[in-house]
Amino acid sequence: MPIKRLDTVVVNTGSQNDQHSVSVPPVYLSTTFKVDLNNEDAQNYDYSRSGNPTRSVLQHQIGKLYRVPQENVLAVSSGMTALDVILRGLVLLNGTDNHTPTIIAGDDLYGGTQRLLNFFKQQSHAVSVHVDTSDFEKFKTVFQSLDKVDCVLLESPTNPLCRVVDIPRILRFVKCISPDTTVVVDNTMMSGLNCNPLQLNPGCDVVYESATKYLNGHHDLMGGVIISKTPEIASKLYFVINSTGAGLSPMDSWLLVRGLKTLGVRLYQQQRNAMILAHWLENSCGFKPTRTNKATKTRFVGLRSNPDFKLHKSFNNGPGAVLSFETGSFEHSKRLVSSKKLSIWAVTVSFGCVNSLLSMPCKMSHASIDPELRKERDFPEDLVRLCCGIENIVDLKKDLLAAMVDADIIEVRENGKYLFNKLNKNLAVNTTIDDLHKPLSIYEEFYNQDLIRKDSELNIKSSKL
Ligand SMILES: Cc1ncc(COP(=O)(O)O)c(C=O)c1O
Ligand SMILES: N[C@@H](CCSC[C@H](N)C(=O)O)C(=O)O
Repeated sequence: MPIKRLDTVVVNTGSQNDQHSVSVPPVYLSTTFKVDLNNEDAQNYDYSRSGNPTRSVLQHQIGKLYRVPQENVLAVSSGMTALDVILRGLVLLNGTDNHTPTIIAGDDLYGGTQRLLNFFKQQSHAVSVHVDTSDFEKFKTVFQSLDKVDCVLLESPTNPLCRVVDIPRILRFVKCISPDTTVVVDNTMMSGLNCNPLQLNPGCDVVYESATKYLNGHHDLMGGVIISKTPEIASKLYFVINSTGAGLSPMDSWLLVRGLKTLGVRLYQQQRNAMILAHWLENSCGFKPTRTNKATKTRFVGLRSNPDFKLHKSFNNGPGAVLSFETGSFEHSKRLVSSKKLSIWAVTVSFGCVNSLLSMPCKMSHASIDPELRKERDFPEDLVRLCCGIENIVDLKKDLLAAMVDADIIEVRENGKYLFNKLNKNLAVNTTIDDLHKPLSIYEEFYNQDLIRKDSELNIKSSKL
């Protein structure tokens, strides 16, 4: 049978072996399952903390997305729970009297990830060393300076600065000199549709995603998925989940199976919107460095002007839908995000939703990072993050433009012919409000790639639901 594309397999939930031949898998809310002591081997479930049929359907679907058997997939109650389970199950146990578990992680991290790593550090369970993982030479130097590295935690593009980490190169380096180091990838910014770090050569050991974002896409559940390279790794993680009760609830599992079905179309439209917006912000709104003002910038991996455009494209199938830009002024960014003219862009944290979201990371998603640490890391406090949804791009642009005018950042001249960036003293022709073709042709290039890579090298076992 020909291998099906990823956006097809997530739609199809297969035959449910159900007495009524249902088209949609049911929700099994039961916490207990009757036990037959004469036939214990046939018993798949006894208690929902340990396993639940609806959670199994979800794990099967995620297995198809990452091209691994269902046994390698675990669904948990949030993205942060996923990281917690991974660190407890694979890293913290390595501590001895003579060794403190050591993690290398990036220096542009989601605030909650930083907070969890700090927590483990305070508990003396593990130390985290932070380095700009998008700079391979810096990463290599730090790695080689440490006695033993238990875990490398990678994320690309980074949230919210959109820096590209050369995951394939780091994997080649780490697995060559230290095969026992566990390499974990937080794939939330890309989702399994855009990137599969398990299939790189060599692949990583574990991938996790906050399913709260793209996988579900509707901001009506919290969830996390953990996908392991081998069933042995998965079984260590399962032990933690069963011991602590971190597994995803049946109702949320069911909602996530449903949300996942539209991942392909949602992501396609969200990325298209992000591509167009990023070009418009850079070229028509003047959010790019000028000779006199270097403080403004549009950050997006789908921009050709991004020096890592090619690198990102070399191991991802799309640019994602998160972009950020610096206005050059904290006060003006705050005015923009507080503008009452915003009627489509919702000022909320998170991303990956069908609705478009606008935020100021230093005040919102990344507020849990100590301001001193943000300063040390040159975190731009004026950064505005845009997480594109599926709305019509013309409406999205108009809504944002109204707020930028209200915030005194942009002045519309000659009846919309020119947009003048007042902070950057940059006058640009407003060419792209209706002209969608240029960015789209670049966007299509991403999608000319085959979404399925190296499938022939994988041993995809058929797994039971
Ligand atoms: C990149 C990234 N990883 C992990 C998480 C944590 O996921 P959750 O909120 O589902 O716990 C988030 C955001 O919350 C995130 O942005
Ligand atoms: N108050 C929350 C903030 C969640 S941020 C969610 C998401 N990862 C994002 O980047 O927007 C917290 O304390 O974690």
